[in-house]
Amino acid sequence: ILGGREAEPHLRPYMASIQVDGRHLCGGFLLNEWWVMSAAHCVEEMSPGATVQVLLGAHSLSQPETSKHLYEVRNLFPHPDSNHDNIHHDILLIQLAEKATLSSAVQPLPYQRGARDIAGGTLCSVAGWGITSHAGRKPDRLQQVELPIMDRTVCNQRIYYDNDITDKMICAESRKKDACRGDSGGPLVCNGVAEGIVTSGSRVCGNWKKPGIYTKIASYVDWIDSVLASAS
Ligand SMILES: O=C(O)c1[nH]c2ccc(F)cc2c1NC(=O)[C@H]1C[C@@H]1c1ccccc1
Repeated sequence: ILGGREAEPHLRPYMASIQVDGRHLCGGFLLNEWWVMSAAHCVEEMSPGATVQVLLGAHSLSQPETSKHLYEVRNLFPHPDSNHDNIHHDILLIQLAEKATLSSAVQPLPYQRGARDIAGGTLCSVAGWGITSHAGRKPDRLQQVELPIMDRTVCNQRIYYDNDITDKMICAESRKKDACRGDSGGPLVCNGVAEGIVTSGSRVCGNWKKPGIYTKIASYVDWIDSVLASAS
């Protein structure tokens, strides 16, 4: 997170740290006791022997906290049309190997199911353990920042993304305040509801000419429902 500040500990009890071999890789968020949502790119380049785990209930990545619990993963469901050449369909469902124990520090976050676009200018927030400086400083404790939504028509102008933003994506302003590497997979939260997922392509951060791009969750409701219904 660039231009943000330390979050209030455990006030975002849906936040997950997706970890590989014990190291933070990407953000994510809890949908219910069995499922976490993140970004597909985060796990596509994993070596076969790598171990993916999901840390819930955390504020600090390193310090012991009674609310923290590291969960094993039963299965990963990247969207079938996601691929590492582009950021289309950059959405991942993670099935935990055991039911998450809910608490004041571990709670699911509702996600938007209605297709209507969120209005430009709406103030939303994003949180994560991603880098907090262009030098690549990695925070130990959860950071957050408020970002206004940018209307897709504006975002598709030539000075920004020149028609690369599809109706399955959301843009947010990126002037100084922005999500960045390591925040990918985390939720864009507007009025208490997850509207988007920080996409995980290697994108410049904090440059107003390159707004943040988020996967529009409402565009994937049918796929989400089918995966959650199918898996054991
Ligand atoms: O955050 C991303 O956009 C992104 N996209 C990816 C694709 C493949 C992939 F193997 C990883 C990523 C990845 N995350 C990262 O590089 C994380 C590892 C770096 C990091 C940043 C801050 C704090 C701790 C660790």
